[in-house]
Amino acid sequence: MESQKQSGPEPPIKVSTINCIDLSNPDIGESVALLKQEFMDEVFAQSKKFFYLPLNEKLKVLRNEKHRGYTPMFDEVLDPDNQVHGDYKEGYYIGVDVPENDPESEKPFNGPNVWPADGVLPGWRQTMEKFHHEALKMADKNLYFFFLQLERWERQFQGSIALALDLEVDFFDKPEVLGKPIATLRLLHYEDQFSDPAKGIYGAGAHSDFGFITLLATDDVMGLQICKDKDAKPQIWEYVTPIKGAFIVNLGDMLERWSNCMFKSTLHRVLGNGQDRYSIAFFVEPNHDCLVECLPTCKTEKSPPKFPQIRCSTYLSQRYKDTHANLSVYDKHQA
Ligand SMILES: O=C(O)CCC(=O)C(=O)O
Ligand SMILES: [Fe+2]
Repeated sequence: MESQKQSGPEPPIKVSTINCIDLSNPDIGESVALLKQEFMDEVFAQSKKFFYLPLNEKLKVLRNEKHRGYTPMFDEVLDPDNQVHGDYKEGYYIGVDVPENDPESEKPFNGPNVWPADGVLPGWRQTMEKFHHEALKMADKNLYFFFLQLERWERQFQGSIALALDLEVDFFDKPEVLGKPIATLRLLHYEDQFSDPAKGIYGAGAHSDFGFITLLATDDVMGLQICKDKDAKPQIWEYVTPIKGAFIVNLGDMLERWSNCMFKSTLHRVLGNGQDRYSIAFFVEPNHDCLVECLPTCKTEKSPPKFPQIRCSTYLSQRYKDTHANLSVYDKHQA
């Protein structure tokens, strides 16, 4: 154990609080009232109960092809070039619940959720369903607020902030854009390991999230780092101060593509510091069929579109495939 400590990460040099939505801020409005600290405490407590279950119980609800259920340690490898095993984290995916007999369930990210068997974790499903519901409402009603709140966006936009607001009001609210979003809740547990970047060991490898925005709640264990300038060499990583009851907002790659890099996606990673750590990510992505391409107001003759048009669900499916283990790896558990 002692030798592990010596190979642990350097102490944090710089600490950042950017991109935080503090739920105690009254300006946020009523729509987040249900995501109060007490409720978040309950979600974290229920999440812990799941991860405390014996592995064989968790494997009964193993992730399926619709991205629902349990993801064991190393199931995800977010930065394959720099990681030896994969992310030292386990997780649980919960999405928009669409019954199998609904034609909408044919879409790749729609389907029924999977739940631990009745009696295993009383109240668990209800808590998670409520969280998914409220987080989606919060994302929806507060998107405008997020746009205003993000200090670093303002800096990136400088003189063209009015342009950004016009885009938000007119564009992202459309039913064909975020009318039926792919909204995925992911519970995460990092084991009490020390990360060691020099050896390719990370809680979560460096990445930016795939979609539009992510709302991220964490416990009070330090671990999340962001890199404010992902093009800088060498990259400089800052710890994000964990604030209980606040949501960190990460900008995703689809937003970067839409805005032709005016909004850069947030590069981030997690380093283990020897303590168990729990976090909850809520990924908000546009509708399955939404076409993500450079917004008319984000291109000029001098700055033409940097990315080709993509379909949201096709792009997301590919990103999941690139970062998650092939499900056949787990066949023996399900036999
Ligand atoms: O656990 C965290 O704080 C970050 C999780 C994360 O980046 C992700 O799941 O995409
Ligand atoms: Fe992430």
